[in-house]
Amino acid sequence: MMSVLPYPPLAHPPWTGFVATKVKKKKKDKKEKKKKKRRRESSSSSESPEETSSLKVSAAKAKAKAKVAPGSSKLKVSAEHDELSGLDLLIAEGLPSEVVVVVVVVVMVAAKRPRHGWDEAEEKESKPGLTEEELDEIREEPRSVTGLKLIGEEAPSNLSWHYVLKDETTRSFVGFLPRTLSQDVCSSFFEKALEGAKWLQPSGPNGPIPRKTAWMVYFDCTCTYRYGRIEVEPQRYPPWMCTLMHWVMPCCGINEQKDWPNSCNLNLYQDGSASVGWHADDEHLFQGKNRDCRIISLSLGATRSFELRRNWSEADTIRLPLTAGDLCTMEGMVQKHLQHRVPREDQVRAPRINLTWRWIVRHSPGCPARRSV
Ligand SMILES: O=C(O)CCC(=O)C(=O)O
Ligand SMILES: [Fe+2]
Repeated sequence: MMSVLPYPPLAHPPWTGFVATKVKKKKKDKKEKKKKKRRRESSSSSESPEETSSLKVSAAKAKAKAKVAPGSSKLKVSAEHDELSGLDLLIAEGLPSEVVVVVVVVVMVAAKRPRHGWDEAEEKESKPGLTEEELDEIREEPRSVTGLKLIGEEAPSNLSWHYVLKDETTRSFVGFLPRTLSQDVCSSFFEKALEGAKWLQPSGPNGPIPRKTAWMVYFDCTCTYRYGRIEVEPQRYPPWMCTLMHWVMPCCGINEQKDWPNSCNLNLYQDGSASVGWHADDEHLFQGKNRDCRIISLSLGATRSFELRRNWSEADTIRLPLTAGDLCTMEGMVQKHLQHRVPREDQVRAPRINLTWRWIVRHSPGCPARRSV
């Protein structure tokens, strides 16, 4: 039985022991950067029909040569990029790779106003190493034009949302609210999700994906979730999902049920050997490459690292340890300009469940919910 706690779930606790790490890779020369940018464009998880052909062209150019031996801990990809698509490629790319040099470790201990260091750094030199011309290529319209309001701005003011990425130039924002739910509530919902979702482990060309997954949708939506060569059938939001959203959505300033996200992707990472490779949630359904898009993620169970990198540089990779009860958002044009992943962490023995809520804005042809959008 779920324990009943007073609402709101938990007055936002002081920041205790949150560790944020900024990771830096060795600087690559400009040519290499451009090559990588092209490669990432080709490794987007979007597989909408109109994007597929251009992806294939740039993928063919990329000619990745990694080799994959499915099942081994050091998977190697044995196909060229143009033989791989979407998440298959990402899985291959997300494997432990070159040496990573940790440059900055920021430890936050019970501060009145959480200070982080990233957003300040972003403001100083938001696009390190880019020329004015390159900046113009990635520049997005200001928030004042698109009307984008951040979740942290719309949430109740007693909740200290913090933005680990606040990039006005590309209109890309990553928000973080730690320990939103108490441990009791987290455990209860972990069990509900574990038992209440139909977990699948679909296979791509390189074998089963390295985690289990479930795709849930609101009410009469029948959209499948397709990424790479994988397609996941929808399950209707079960009652526990609605209960969970009643707890979580008000923490995001989303108070009316009609405004709730209409879909949720769930991932079950049995232990640290499970992962998701570099990718963007840029599928046609969410239109995240064309317009402002919100994704809200809740972590339950074991702490795992969530990493984000810009499409054109690994210099400012962000690593955020996500603990049970933490909320993390990707807002604005994040799916266009950044990729994210949950890397393997072999020392982790316990399972984690992550829920990422999204808004389907382009329902598939034939989906009854299409009429109501
Ligand atoms: O597990 C996570 O934190 C991220 C999951 C994710 O990226 C996804 O479902 O698309
Ligand atoms: Fe994702």
